[in-house]
Amino acid sequence: MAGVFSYESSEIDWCEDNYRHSEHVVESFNTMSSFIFFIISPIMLYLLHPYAKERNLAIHLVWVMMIFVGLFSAYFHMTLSFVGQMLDELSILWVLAVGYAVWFPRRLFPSFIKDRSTFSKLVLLVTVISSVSSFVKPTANAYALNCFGLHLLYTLIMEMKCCTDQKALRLAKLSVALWVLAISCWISDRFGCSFWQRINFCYLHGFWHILIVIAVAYGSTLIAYLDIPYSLPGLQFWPCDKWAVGLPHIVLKGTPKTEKRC
Ligand SMILES: CCCCCCCC/C=C\CCCCCCCC(=O)N[C@@H](CO)[C@H](O)/C=C/CCCCCCCCCCCCC
Ligand SMILES: [Ca+2]
Ligand SMILES: [Zn+2]
Repeated sequence: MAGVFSYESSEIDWCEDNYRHSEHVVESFNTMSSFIFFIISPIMLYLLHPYAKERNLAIHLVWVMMIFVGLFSAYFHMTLSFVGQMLDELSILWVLAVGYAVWFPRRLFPSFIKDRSTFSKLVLLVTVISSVSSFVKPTANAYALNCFGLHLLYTLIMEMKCCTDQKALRLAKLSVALWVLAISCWISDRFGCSFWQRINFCYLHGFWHILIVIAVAYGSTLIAYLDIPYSLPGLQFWPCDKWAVGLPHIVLKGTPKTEKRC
């Protein structure tokens, strides 16, 4: 039993050299880069607060849980233990589940589902079953999670197809570009390690952590922008709107309306 907590008990080992900077931390850069979750998540909780107050405070769960994703990710890379791997992967699965439950477009619900509460119960059931099955073949979990990521992307592209709002389209393109860059780093670290070791640059998994958290920040603001029932929501960048760099957020302006943006 103690074996599952022990260092390097996970079957996964990322490209970064082990114990390069400390005898207590297996992968230093991957561990340090997980701290980006602790920086971005509170900022996103703050930036999304006006929208969550308007819609549903449960929306905050996504970014609260992202703090735990960062915590478990840091623990996993620090130890490369089996428990660390499972905590890292299960926390991602549950944050995806909350995202689907609160944001998945109503018109894409399966036909036998009438309301969001029934849909959320279905998501809960699928997540519990997936959590149990994740112990059957732990090495396959990360690929299964990326499939959920792909489905999310497909849903987003379908939603944007009939959208003419230029601000929303720009944000969607940026989110997808960040996701493509992030997943390229993840795949390259997984399958191209010998090349990266030859040129002594084994940090791509750490870059994945940074890029994916920013992609989720852009993606969740886009969903909020499309979802908010206001006639003229503004889209600004924090901390500097003039340069259009930083984290995007919506500014509630205009009159409340019932219809969606796109
Ligand atoms: C309509 C639904 C809305 C859903 C909202 C989105 C909720 C956030 C979802 C995922 C959070 C991503 C967390 C990143 C994990 C970092 C930890 C990590 O690196 N773990 C690895 C091991 O260290 C592990 O191998 C990673 C496995 C792959 C995880 C794939 C997650 C899917 C990400 C989907 C992101 C969509 C971005 C949207 C932009 C268009
Ligand atoms: Ca390693
Ligand atoms: Zn990681």
